[in-house]
Amino acid sequence: MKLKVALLPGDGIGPEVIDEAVRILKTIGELCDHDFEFIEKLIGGVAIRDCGSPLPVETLDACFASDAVLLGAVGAPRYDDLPPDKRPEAGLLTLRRALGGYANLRPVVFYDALAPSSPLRPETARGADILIVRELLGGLYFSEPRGFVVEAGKQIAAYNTLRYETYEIERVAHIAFQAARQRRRKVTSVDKANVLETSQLWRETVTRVAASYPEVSLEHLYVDACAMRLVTHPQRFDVILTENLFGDILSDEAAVINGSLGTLASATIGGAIDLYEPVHGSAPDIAGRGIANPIGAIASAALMLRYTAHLEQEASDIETAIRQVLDAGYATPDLQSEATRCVVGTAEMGQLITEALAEIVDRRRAYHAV
Ligand SMILES: NC(=O)c1ccc[n+]([C@@H]2O[C@H](COP(=O)([O-])OP(=O)(O)OC[C@H]3O[C@@H](n4cnc5c(N)ncnc54)[C@H](O)[C@@H]3O)[C@@H](O)[C@H]2O)c1
Ligand SMILES: CC(C)[C@H](C(=O)O)[C@@H](O)C(=O)O
Ligand SMILES: [Mg+2]
Repeated sequence: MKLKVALLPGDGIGPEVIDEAVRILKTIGELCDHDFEFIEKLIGGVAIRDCGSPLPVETLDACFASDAVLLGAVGAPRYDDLPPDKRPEAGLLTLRRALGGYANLRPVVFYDALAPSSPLRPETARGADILIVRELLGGLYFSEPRGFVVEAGKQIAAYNTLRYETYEIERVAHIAFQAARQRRRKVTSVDKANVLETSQLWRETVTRVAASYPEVSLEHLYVDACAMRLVTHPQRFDVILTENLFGDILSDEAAVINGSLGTLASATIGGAIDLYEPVHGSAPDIAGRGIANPIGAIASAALMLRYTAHLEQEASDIETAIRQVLDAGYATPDLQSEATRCVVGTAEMGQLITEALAEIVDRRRAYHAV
């Protein structure tokens, strides 16, 4: 299998965690005889610094010349006072829109070994297995008009628009129902239909799409109630389907199930080129110290093998390797608890997962050789 991957490490801990994802991909490539080719480009604050733009043309060209994009994170405190369209984050949003992926899949899987790191009681968190399907190209993030109102040189107001076209809701809803068909066959559609017209359209449209999937049950939940139930009853959810901003917020909240945002991965599909990125940001508070958790980035690489390369065995081997290393009691500082036997840094965690992966692949080879 040949796969060309554009690497965009970005800012803060982005390069640290992407290094480990690449280490895993190279290892699985060698072990299973796949030809993975990498091309690295700038995005975010480092791209503003070196090229004057958060998404240089050269970066976008490299993405379009690749089969998939693997991104670390963007954002740095020194750019925080810039207007939205000049910030590092604008590079990521422009990239998402250009690549065209509208369905952002964010799996949240509870790891038994992490029960002590979760602020939730073990009996509440255990067994939680949720797929958040976040609409990624519409809503408040992209709708026009938007801007500041300036009078006499002073900003007196600001506004954004929340707009959804029916087709935008339909296409992401299909992805959610198709995913639910392969899982526990339940979709929870999350909106604010008691207040917002866009949510009323969302609810009507999702209900209509559901008719094509009679084997999948559909429930509607208001976003405020969903936020509460995510932490009181996470096991009740299978697929959560929601709009852009609600999905952004709910996915960070869902990270508490495992105890760290550093574990969550994402895949963005439906466009010209698929985009993979951990859910977390550039974490300026820990950047440069070699302690960031690389699991979200490594698990994003696994999703890339599953969705873009259709290498299901390799993807699930990486996921098994992550689980085994956690079960053995290793943890990065964000996951540290009384159950941790050994606290490790980013590179050590990546190395341990790589070693576990090599053993898993060898064991299966030996088994099939008998
Ligand atoms: N996809 C992205 O590129 C992305 C996502 C979210 C935030 N951001 C940007 O990142 C910057 C920082 O934002 P923030 O602090 O609100 O969110 P963040 O996700 O960077 O960090 C939130 C908290 O989680 C911790 N954390 C995050 N990832 C971790 C990891 N892998 N290992 C260990 N701990 C981890 C951080 O140390 C911090 O305490 C901002 O500029 C923001 O816009 C980018
Ligand atoms: C950095 C930011 C633009 C981004 C988003 O809001 O989509 C991030 O928070 C995420 O969750 O991927
Ligand atoms: Mg976010």
